[in-house]
Amino acid sequence: MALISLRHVSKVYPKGTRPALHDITLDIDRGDFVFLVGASGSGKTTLLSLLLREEEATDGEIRVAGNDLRRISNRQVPQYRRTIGFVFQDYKLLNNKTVWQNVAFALEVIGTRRSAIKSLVPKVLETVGLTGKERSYPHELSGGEQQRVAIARAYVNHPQILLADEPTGNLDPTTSLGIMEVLDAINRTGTTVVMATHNEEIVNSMRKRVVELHSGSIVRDEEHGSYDSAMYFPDAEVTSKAHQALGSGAGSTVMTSGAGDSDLRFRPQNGVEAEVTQAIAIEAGTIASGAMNGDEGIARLAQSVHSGRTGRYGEAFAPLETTLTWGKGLKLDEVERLARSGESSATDESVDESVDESATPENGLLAPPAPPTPPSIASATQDARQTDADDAQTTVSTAQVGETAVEEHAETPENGESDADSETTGGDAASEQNENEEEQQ
Ligand SMILES: Nc1ncnc2c1ncn2[C@@H]1O[C@H](COP(=O)(O)OP(=O)(O)OP(=O)(O)O)[C@@H](O)[C@H]1O
Repeated sequence: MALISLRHVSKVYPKGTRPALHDITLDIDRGDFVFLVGASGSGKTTLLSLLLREEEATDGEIRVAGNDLRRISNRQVPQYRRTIGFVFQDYKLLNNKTVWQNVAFALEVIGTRRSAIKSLVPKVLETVGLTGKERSYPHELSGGEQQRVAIARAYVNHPQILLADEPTGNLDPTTSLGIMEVLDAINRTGTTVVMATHNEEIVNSMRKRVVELHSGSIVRDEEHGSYDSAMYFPDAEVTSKAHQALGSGAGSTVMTSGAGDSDLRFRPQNGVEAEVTQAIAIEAGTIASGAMNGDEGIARLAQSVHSGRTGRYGEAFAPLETTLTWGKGLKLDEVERLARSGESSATDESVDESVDESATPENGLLAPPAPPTPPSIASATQDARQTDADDAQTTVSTAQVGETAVEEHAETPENGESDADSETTGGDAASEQNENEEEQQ
């Protein structure tokens, strides 16, 4: 049985004039990575809210990890949500807590022992590349760093499902790449990831399963799908013309070729530590054994970002020399070296060597897998460079880079702590907050 299963699910909001979701039937298996795409208002967030049991379906059946969401009482909801990590576009960190405290809090509210918290938090911070930032407050972090804290918090109890609603929506392409690297790594540990996004570059590079919504209905479900957001934006015509002017054709990207392919119960609380430790051990083992080369999506995305083809408008965010990611990904010069290798021979052994070298984890992060060496790498890079200048003229940048303000949530100034938003930790945090003193390593 699928880990997530929806059968003829509809959702009509009380004041809604039309169904936000209509007759959705969808199965998502354990370990899947699914992109939910579709225009604004197509129902992506609503679908995620139903899975998180923030909203209830008007009709139909939803089962998540064997739980029939219709039968979960309000009292059980917090416990249910603990099996799910959730990442938002705007991070939703607790502003008066440090990085360490934000992540630790997710464990405190589910009653994790302090010794376990002390052991787990550094590990998960290492996994998302935030070692050294433990004492920083959200306002002292970049947008990408804040989102990594949010991911660390969502992942620290190793949920079997991670839901992400536009997690790269406020981030520039290079930073988004890092976020995708982390999400991909988490998915490799067996966590099912469902991510709503408008970002076609990410979808097209990753070539994961794509479920497309249109006016509340699923109009496409592809195993290795792509996404052409230009189809849905009001300025699609402008974009299309820009693409034509660049000689690439609307919606085609350097790396796009994937189109057309065409009863567990609630997790026991005391299992958290063991499960996370196991997950991290698996991760570490995978890195050590050099087995992280099965998925080429991150490498494609890296290549695409570095070549300047970073979205439907082709925004290039300089400087790229600070790249690539906290995940010890490909460096710019390595990408260029790859491109040169690609020029001389698409099957040149040196390509693989250079990638392997770059993929060596230095800080416990998962390195991106070896990139493909299609003949198009060199020409693609060249094309992209050629078009940068043109892009600069045709660019209509809507991206908000970095330092997006985070929301305050239910703070309780009297004790200096803040209640976790129930959404942020996947649980009714406020009601269960321990009196643990705040700890720093
Ligand atoms: N609380 C609500 N009350 C009434 N209508 C709502 C509510 N939330 C969403 N809707 C409506 O439901 C539809 C789907 O919205 P939803 O937020 O799920 O879309 P989305 O695909 O996530 O959009 P976006 O990409 O802009 O976030 C829209 O028509 C929206 O106006």
